[in-house]
Amino acid sequence: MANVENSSNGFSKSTNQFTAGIIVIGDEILKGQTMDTNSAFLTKKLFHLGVKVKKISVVPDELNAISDEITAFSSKFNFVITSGGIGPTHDDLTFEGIAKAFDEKLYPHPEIINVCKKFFGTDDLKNPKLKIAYVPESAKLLFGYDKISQKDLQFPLVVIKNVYVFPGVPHLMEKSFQALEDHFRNPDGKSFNSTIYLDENEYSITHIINEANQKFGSNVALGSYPKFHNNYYKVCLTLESPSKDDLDNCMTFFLKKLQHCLVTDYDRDPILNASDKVYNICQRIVSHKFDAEFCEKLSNSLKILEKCFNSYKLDEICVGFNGGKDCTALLHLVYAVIIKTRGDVSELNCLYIRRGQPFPEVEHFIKKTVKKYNIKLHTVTGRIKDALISFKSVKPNFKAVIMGTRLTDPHSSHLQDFSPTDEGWPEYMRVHPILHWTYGELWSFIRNLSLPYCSLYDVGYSSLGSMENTHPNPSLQRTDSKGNISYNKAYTLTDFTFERSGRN
Ligand SMILES: Cc1cc2nc3c(=O)[nH]c(=O)nc-3n(C[C@H](O)[C@H](O)[C@H](O)COP(=O)(O)OP(=O)(O)OC[C@H]3O[C@@H](n4cnc5c(N)ncnc54)[C@H](O)[C@@H]3O)c2cc1C
Ligand SMILES: NC(=O)C1=CN([C@@H]2O[C@H](COP(=O)(O)OP(=O)(O)OC[C@H]3O[C@@H](n4cnc5c(N)ncnc54)[C@H](O)[C@@H]3O)[C@@H](O)[C@H]2O)C=CC1
Ligand SMILES: [Co+2]
Ligand SMILES: [K+]
Ligand SMILES: [Mg+2]
Repeated sequence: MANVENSSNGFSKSTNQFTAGIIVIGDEILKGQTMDTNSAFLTKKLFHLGVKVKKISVVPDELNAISDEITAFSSKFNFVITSGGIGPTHDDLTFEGIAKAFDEKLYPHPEIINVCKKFFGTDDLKNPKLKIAYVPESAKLLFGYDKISQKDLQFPLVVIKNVYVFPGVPHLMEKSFQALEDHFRNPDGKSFNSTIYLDENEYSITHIINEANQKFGSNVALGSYPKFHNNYYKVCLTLESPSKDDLDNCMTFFLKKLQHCLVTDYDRDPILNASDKVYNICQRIVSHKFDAEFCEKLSNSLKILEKCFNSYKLDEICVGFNGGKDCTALLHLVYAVIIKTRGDVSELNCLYIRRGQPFPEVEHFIKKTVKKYNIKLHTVTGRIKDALISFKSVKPNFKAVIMGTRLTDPHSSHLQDFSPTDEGWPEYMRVHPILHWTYGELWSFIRNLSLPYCSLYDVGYSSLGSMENTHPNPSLQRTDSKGNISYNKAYTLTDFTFERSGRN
């Protein structure tokens, strides 16, 4: 149970309002040399512990700056959590700052000296390492048990009044916090949360959000977060309340008023548990999204990939990835199969043949995807055949290329699940897991898994080549009453024979 001192000066009275202030200490943060990840970690953890973080501040490694902030925060919040500045070096002034704030002296704490003895093999106070043992007189120590390594933490957490002092090094701070998080848990900090995703811009629904805030705002905290460059939603609404009923009533209000732009079943993180989601997609939503015929095709695609991974070693396989819709779905299938069959994806090799003038949006999407799937991208520039010849000479280990070709692609109607390259082409086994998918099935797969895809498919492009030979698909074009032209999203195309109408 936290030793929350509910003194009269301004603390929140009711215990179920555990509040916290975070003080990040470090010149390196203010100089932009280190990105502050500690406060992001702490706020996430504290939110789930039912603690309301009211303020985060970053202060330099300076005595007065630290002590002023400690004084201000300690009188305002139940918990003050600091990170940084508790090491042995001259710029580690956190304990000095706290001592100054509480008008206390520093002294070498006997238990920390013991820890130093064990850790550094000395308890000689003249040794500069022992600086870390000097803490304010009223300091208490919390010894944590690290559930992950199942060992006691070497270093205790030092607590002075309501100030909890963590090291700056992220993995040390995180380990220490995780071992002691129960001290911060708010027993009645139960809060109920919901998130709504909307495919509408924020301005056109502001009046509805304001109306909800009028009706429910006293007990439901509403957050509205516009999102740009997302394929599925433009606004994310968060609702949070200590009362389930109030939350539900507010949700009902929104579901009614925002029916027209509600995004259902959006998955923020399709990579998480990717293989379960892919292998079970048909059990999960066959009722209204996929027919039995596609489910048959999907299970066949997975079998082709499993056969490919049984026939070749991972470092003999490359995925042809040019940022297009086909290989976006393909890559996710490959990822799901590798996770299922091997447990982890050490490094997925992808080949991108850069030809003509690629769209910047395509290359931006490729870059983003490389990071997300932990891909090793091999980029070769030039016409496809020449690029493959040079790729073969530079990386002779690759034997199979998995491609997102479909039968309706040009010169592809003769292809099989496994088709060696033609005469005169560098020798590869071409693997085509989605050969039989239709344009519509491809998009259903992408959109039902909330897979990110290249933004051009949302502004009228339905098939992507390079800039010189691709433009928006006329069959996706629409003109409004004032004659302004815009385009529907590629997935809305119903007559698939027009898939490549934007290509010349
Ligand atoms: C590895 C490989 C082997 C090939 N072997 C032959 C062959 O033996 N005989 C032949 O006539 N043609 C071959 N081609 C050319 C192929 O038939 C298509 O003309 C070419 O892939 C362009 O496809 P697309 O733009 O029409 O369709 P897309 O749908 O864009 O391509 C289908 C799939 O091919 C892969 N791919 C396409 N272009 C690229 C690229 N620039 N970089 C990386 N991957 C890409 C992707 O996996 C993509 O999903 C090969 C192409 C590749 C990439
Ligand atoms: N493990 C523990 O609980 C304890 C560790 N120590 C000692 O403290 C020393 C390091 O701790 P400090 O001096 O407090 O660290 P620090 O303030 O010197 O910061 C060390 C590094 O951590 C990173 N960092 C700091 N704040 C960050 C933030 N907000 N977000 C992301 N990265 C951040 C920066 O790279 C910074 O250079 C180590 O020598 C350690 O042995 C001392 C007592 C307890
Ligand atoms: Co330090
Ligand atoms: K430092
Ligand atoms: Mg520091």
